[in-house]
Formats: sequence, structure tokens, C-alpha cells
Amino acid sequence: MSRRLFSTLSRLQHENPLGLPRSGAPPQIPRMQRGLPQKRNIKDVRKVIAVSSAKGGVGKSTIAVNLALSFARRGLRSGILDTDIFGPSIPTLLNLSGEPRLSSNNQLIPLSNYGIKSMSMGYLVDEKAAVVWRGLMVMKALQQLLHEVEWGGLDILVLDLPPGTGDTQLTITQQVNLDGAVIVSTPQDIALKDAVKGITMFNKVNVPLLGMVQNMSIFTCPHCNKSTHIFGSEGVTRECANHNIEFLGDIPLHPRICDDADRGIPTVVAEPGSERAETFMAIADKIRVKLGL
Ligand SMILES: Nc1ncnc2c1ncn2[C@@H]1O[C@H](COP(=O)(O)OP(=O)(O)OP(=O)(O)O)[C@@H](O)[C@H]1O
Repeated sequence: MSRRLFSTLSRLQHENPLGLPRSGAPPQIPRMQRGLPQKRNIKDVRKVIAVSSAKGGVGKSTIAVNLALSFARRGLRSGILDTDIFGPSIPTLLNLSGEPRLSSNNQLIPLSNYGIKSMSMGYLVDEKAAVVWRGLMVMKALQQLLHEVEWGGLDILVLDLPPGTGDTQLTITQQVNLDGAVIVSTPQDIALKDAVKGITMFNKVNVPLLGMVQNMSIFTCPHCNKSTHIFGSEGVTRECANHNIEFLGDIPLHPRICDDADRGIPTVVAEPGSERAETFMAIADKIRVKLGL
């Protein structure tokens, strides 16, 4: 972990983990700066996109990592930044672990696998430690993940956003110049309601919506070959039409996608010739063209 991040977090975490005043000592909380922070570019990165799903568990990280890998397969210098402080998935999905090294100017050096660079809170702290973090610690950690990583020249960086439309998502959209956002949803009404919240948030902060991806839309039984729309079929296309957003593609519910993710070899790498991998590639191509890459 970066020395600065280490020292700030340890101070906040160990001296006063819940921010309660101690007798005789004021809480060790850094002063907040007044006003909104300035939006900044991420250094040495040409295009930055966010993959978001206001609802949890709909496959956002799976899609984000497969998109980053698809960009790399097209010859782009690609990376992924896992901004989920409380439940980072990227270390598992890329089968990576260990502490990142520091560059000579004290920046975190990304960990790489399958031809993409990655950074995640999961490399820096034990997941159990972050669970008790207060808002300020989360914001501080996030700021460092966003602006203290030495990407060393990327064509595209995919930000894997945590679920929701709260503080973390707003901080990211307010602190980073995003070139666009991709919304992931299942076709289920309860997921779509949250997806619409995500659309509203990105519209409010003037981040262009690159499109929506429908995940887990169809399941084909390997025994009888019958296809079923477990969560419905048209939900995402309907919301795309309602909000004038491009429908980017449909990923099926398939046990191989889940198994490959769990063993740290995402679909695009594990079964590159499969229809599923081709779908990820086709979605990445649409995004690439929209971004002019
Ligand atoms: N199309 C799919 N077919 C089968 N399993 C899938 C598919 N997409 C995602 N999964 C599985 O669903 C689970 C949730 O996926 P994932 O972690 O990508 O979702 P998420 O939206 O990022 O979740 P979180 O809210 O925790 O960030 C994982 O076990 C993943 O392997």
C-alpha cells in the first residue's frame, strides 16, 4: 500500500475507528475541503469509462472485466480499476493477489494478468478491515485509487463501480473526467428500477451514457436445449428505448461464465471462440467505436 495511504488509513482506523470522541482527545478526522473537488483526468489514460449497475449482483464486475479484456484483444492498452472498497471482485476475477509495488514517485504500480493492468482495494487491505471504515476513510482511499496509480500509458481504463448511486459513485463522477458509462442490468423489474436510478445519476452529472448491457437474459438447458427467459426478456431494450440509450448486447445466463469467473479466468480468456466471448467482444467494439478508439 502507498505509504501515504497506509499512514492516513492506519491513523483513521486505529486511532479512532468509529470516529467517536475519546475523553480528552478530539476525534482524529481530517478537515473536509469546502466545495466540490475539481474534476481531473486520470494521468496517462486516454479514455475512462465506468461500468455501473445500481443493483448489486447483476454481473457488473463480470462484464467490466470481460470488456477490459476484449479491448486488450483488439490491441488496446487496457486496464481495470476496481472502485468497490467493501467488496472488491477484480482480484478474484483476474486471479491476482499481493501488494502492489511503489514507483519512485510513490505511486501504486498496477498488477497485470491476461494482458491488462489492474488496481483494486483488494490488493491493499484485508476485506474484513475495510468493513468498519467510515465515510472519510472510504473517500480518502478512493481518491488515492483514482489519482495515485501509475498506469504507465493506457488507451482505455474501465472503472468497475460498486452497486448503488451513493457517495462513492457521486465522488467518482465528480472527481474524474469520465468519457462515458455503461449500465448493466438483468431484465428483471427490480433490477431495472435501480438501473434507471443509475441513468438519472449519470445524466445529472453530465456523463454520456454509452449504452446498456442486458445480463442473464436467457438460459438454455444443456440437457433438453430448451431456452428460458428466467428474469424476463425485454426489460433492458424497453428502458433503452424509454431513455434513448443504445442497447449494447445480451449476455446469456451460462454456468461457464460463472465457473470461469470463480476460477479467475474470465470468459474472453477461458473460451475465446465461444459465442459468449464473441458477444463480449461485439459489445466492446461498439464502445470502442463510440469512443473513437
Ligand atoms: N451471464 C452470467 N451467467 C452466469 N453467471 C453469471 C453471469 N454474470 C454474472 N454471473 C455470476 O453472478 C455473480 C455476480 O456477478 P458479479 O460479481 O459480476 O456481479 P456484480 O453486479 O458486480 O456484483 P456486486 O454487486 O457484488 O458488485 C457471480 O457469481 C458471477 O460469476
